[in-house]
Amino acid sequence: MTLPLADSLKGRLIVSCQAPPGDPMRQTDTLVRMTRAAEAGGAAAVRVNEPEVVAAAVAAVDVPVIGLWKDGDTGVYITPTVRHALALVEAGAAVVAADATARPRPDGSTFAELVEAVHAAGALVMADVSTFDEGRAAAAQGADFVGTTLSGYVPGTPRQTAPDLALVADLAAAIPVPVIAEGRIATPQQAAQALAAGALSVVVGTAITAPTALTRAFVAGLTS
Ligand SMILES: CC(=O)N[C@H](C=O)[C@@H](O)[C@H](O)[C@H](O)COP(=O)(O)O
Repeated sequence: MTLPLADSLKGRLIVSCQAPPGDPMRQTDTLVRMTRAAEAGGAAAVRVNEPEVVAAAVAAVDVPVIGLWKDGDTGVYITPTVRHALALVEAGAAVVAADATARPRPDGSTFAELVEAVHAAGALVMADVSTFDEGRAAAAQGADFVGTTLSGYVPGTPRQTAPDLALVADLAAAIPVPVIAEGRIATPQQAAQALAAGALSVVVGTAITAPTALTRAFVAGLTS
């Protein structure tokens, strides 16, 4: 059985509307305007950080809101605990995105417990993984979507500059839940390649919604 939400995302773009701590764009109204711009441009869903922004985005757009809650920047920081996950459901997230890497969670919960709690509260779960084994485990633990979000970002693993399309293809061929390509997708061509590799849907963040990082890249290009 496919979920109605999965049908609405199939072959389409999800825009991640986030800004890092200290960035001038990190303001709820600004982030919500990004979600409205994404919707106006044809995005099938938006992905936003923190309950306050989730609640404001849910009120502002008609497309589904994927919520995450980044807490800290080391270890498990994307929706690290059941408490964070349930706060996102409370704020109206249709899908809760959470770290499903093979690392201990700060509240001692398992990923399966987080999935169970989110499902009981009435929302779906996107598992943010970094490897094939984590993706397979997340699917077995009940995740509704598996995203390649954390590939290249787990300490001790190689940093990458290109999207991990091999991971998208390997997971799409092996697991029974939809795979969402996310991370370093910088061009429409790469987004199309991710779909061709088997992704249900593609998340793009920096290349659309991060003027500070994009400006830095142009500045670096002029001086290198
Ligand atoms: C690793 C991590 O914390 N990723 C975060 C997850 O929500 C965001 O910082 C990324 O911007 C997002 O995944 C989209 O990726 P990109 O910005 O490369 O299109």
